[in-house]
Amino acid sequence: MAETAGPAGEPTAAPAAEPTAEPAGERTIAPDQHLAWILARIPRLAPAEVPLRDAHGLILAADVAAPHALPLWDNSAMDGYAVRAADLAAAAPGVLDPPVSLRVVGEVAAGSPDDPELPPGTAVRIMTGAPIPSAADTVVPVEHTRGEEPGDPWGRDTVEILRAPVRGANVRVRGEDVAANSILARAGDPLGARRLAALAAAGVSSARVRARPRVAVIATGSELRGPGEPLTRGQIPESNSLLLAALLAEHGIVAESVTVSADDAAAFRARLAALAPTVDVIITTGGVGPGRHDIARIALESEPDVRAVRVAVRPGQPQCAGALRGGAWIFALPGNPVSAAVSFELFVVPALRHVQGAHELERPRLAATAELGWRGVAGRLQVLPVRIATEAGQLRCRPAVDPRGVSHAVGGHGGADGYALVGAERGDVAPGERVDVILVGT
Ligand SMILES: Nc1nc2c(c(=O)[nH]1)N[C@H]1C(S)=C(S)[C@@H](COP(=O)(O)OP(=O)(O)OC[C@H]3O[C@@H](n4cnc5c(N)ncnc54)[C@H](O)[C@@H]3O)O[C@H]1N2
Ligand code: MOO
Repeated sequence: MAETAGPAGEPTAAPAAEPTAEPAGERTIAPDQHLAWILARIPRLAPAEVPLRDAHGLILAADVAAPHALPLWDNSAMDGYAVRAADLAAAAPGVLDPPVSLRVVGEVAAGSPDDPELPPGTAVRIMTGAPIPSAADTVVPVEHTRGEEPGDPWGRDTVEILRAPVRGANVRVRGEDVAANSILARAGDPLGARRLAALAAAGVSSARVRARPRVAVIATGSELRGPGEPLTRGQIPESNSLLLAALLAEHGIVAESVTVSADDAAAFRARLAALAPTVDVIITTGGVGPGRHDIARIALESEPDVRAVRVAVRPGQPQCAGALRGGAWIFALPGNPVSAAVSFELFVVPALRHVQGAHELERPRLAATAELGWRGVAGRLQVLPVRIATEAGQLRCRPAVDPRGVSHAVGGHGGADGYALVGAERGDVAPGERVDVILVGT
């Protein structure tokens, strides 16, 4: 039998068991089915043309062709001398003994439009990034030359070439990186720093992108108190609103509003009605269980296009999702903090990417070796917060929380930098086995 582990990998006393009751009449659906249901319904946001400087983190809504080649023209990769290789052809590439003396007939710096003549037996001083004179084909770095004056590496009227480069050396050829009019990025690609720079370098100044979703967060629960507020029996510090606002920020979204409300179904309904026309997505936590005060589920019962489900995932089983009549899409996530975080990762992240038109909806799954074994969850996808380490370039993981009591373990979850995904059919994980992980700690 697999060794089971607590947060630090030590066996622990059993925590309060995870609830397993199935409320009568509610269907349990696979996580993939729940996500597919959402993705089939949640609308994509409208595209708009945006200057590149405002486009970081947005998703392209159309392919982008390079207006011009990269490099834009043949240019020098080194500070040195533009030469004709034929002038140095007496010797094979390598040390020139004796050195070849060339007359210096000009200089081009980066940004210079000059195209100096280069008669046979001459050289032009050239700086990195400057266009290669039309008559030259090779650049000799200044380190491989000698000027007239000791102490000055640069020749004034003549230069001695000490080493012969191969023809074409140190020339960055027009179009060798990107051909003019070729597709540089595709609809659905995210505009990260590298892609933005590529577009800018190729002469693109604006891009057609999908808008960032406007998102509101509501944490519900009469037991919740704000930061620093005194706590009486039964009350706890509220943490889900900070969690969700920060998770959104990790995905480039600044929440439009973040509020905490008591368990009051009428007030919750009124808050949704006020928000729905002003935002694209509302994320709530708490009140989705079968409890008498589970006001999110109760308030959403009157919404025809919102459905309450139990997802075959642990943690994160009870959820509501759908389109509100007032306009916005709602994700009503469970109140347990780890359940909320896992639900955000499994369902909200792909949905937020989808509405922005991304083609990659989920984070990549990487294989890691389980340092310790742990119990699986029969018939459900187990999403276990783990600590990730690398050893000899290989990923290793160990539980960050006690696998027997994950959904409320907000403390151990704080030290997790990944989620291990153990399929519903797999069962227990033995020490040394490979499991899929997604990296979430940024
Ligand atoms: N009889 C049953 N009880 C429960 C079931 C069930 O199937 N039958 N399911 C359990 C599971 S699984 C989950 S998950 C939770 C879902 O609960 P709710 O969404 O109704 O969440 P709450 O009851 O409001 O809160 C649960 C837990 O989390 C704490 N919490 C809530 N919000 C916050 C917040 N913003 N910051 C910090 N902590 C928060 C809250 O105090 C509770 O301890 O239901 C189980 N019960
Ligand atoms: O398992 Mo709940 O579904 O504790 O999050």
